[in-house]
Amino acid sequence: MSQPTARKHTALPKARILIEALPWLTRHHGKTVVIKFGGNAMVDDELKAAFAQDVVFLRHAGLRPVVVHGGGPQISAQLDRHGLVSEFKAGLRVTTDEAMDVVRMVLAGQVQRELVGLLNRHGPLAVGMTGEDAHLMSATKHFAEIDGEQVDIGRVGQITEIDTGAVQALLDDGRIPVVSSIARSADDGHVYNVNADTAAAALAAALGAETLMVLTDVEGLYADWPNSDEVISKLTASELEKLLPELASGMVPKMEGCLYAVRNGVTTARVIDGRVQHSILLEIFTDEGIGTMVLPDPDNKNNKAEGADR
Ligand SMILES: Nc1ncnc2c1ncn2[C@@H]1O[C@H](COP(=O)(O)OP(=O)(O)O)[C@@H](O)[C@H]1O
Ligand SMILES: CC(=O)N[C@@H](CCC(=O)OP(=O)(O)O)C(=O)O
Repeated sequence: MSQPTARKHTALPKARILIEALPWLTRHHGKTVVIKFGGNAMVDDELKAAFAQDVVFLRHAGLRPVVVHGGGPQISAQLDRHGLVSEFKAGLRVTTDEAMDVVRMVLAGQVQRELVGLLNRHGPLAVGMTGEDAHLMSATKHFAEIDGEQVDIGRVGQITEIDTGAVQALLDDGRIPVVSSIARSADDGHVYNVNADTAAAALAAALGAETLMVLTDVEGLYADWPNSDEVISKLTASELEKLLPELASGMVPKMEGCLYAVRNGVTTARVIDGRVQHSILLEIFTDEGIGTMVLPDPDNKNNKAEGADR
């Protein structure tokens, strides 16, 4: 006779989790979420499979997820196999013509294929593309600014234009676009290596996404890195702008991207720990949230577009 009561008690926490998700499910329904999956967050097969489950969950919960992936460590490993060195200037890979072939091969032929495969274990959902496809991303050659000087870092591109047509059509068709951060220049016809954080932020803004979510290998933005591991849980665009000059390495394009996104119509940009299994679901569907959240300025004074309540 005690069986039904015991079952009731064990089922309750599960029901609570689902109920906690209800307002978030309502709020995010139909909204576009751009998720940047960093190469450093692709730690092991289990985590990658959990990432795919989360993205498919979002899609079945009525959101419109778009994945932009990185692959920095994977590119460095492949360059190494080819006897080519990896050098970074101002956080960006110095990309020779020879290295560009490797970058394209690793991002579009290896990392993107793996993610598409993992997502499609759950159904015919994911479609891979690079910025070259359907003119998704056009770029021009980018020069790094170091100590006030413009430095040539090879085939590194900055995005000049985004044509969201193909991505919107895929989303309307219920698919999950998986985008590699490579773009072609209409001027010189070359393909360029674009930092994946920058590409994700630009795409989120162009799509009018509600959320940009950046998965990386730290808990969020640390206030005083590397001296302390205190995570800044929330900050406005203006607060972030003041912090930018103090940031180092990989965090620079990430936080610049978050700033760009919230200043260009994205409601929130979040940096979360991709090493935590199901971090996407925890961030989107629970009350606590994890990581760092960047919000537009309350009065929208520096924002190009209204960011709130979209
Ligand atoms: N203030 C900061 N807070 C957190 N991480 C920081 C900070 N400044 C620099 N970093 C570094 O940035 C790294 C994340 O960037 P990156 O290595 O490019 O990751 P990803 O491959 O996910 O894009 C962290 O592992 C950390 O070493
Ligand atoms: C220009 C530039 O630096 N491009 C990056 C593109 C991949 C990337 O951004 O990957 P993560 O997000 O894993 O760092 C690179 O070549 O490493």
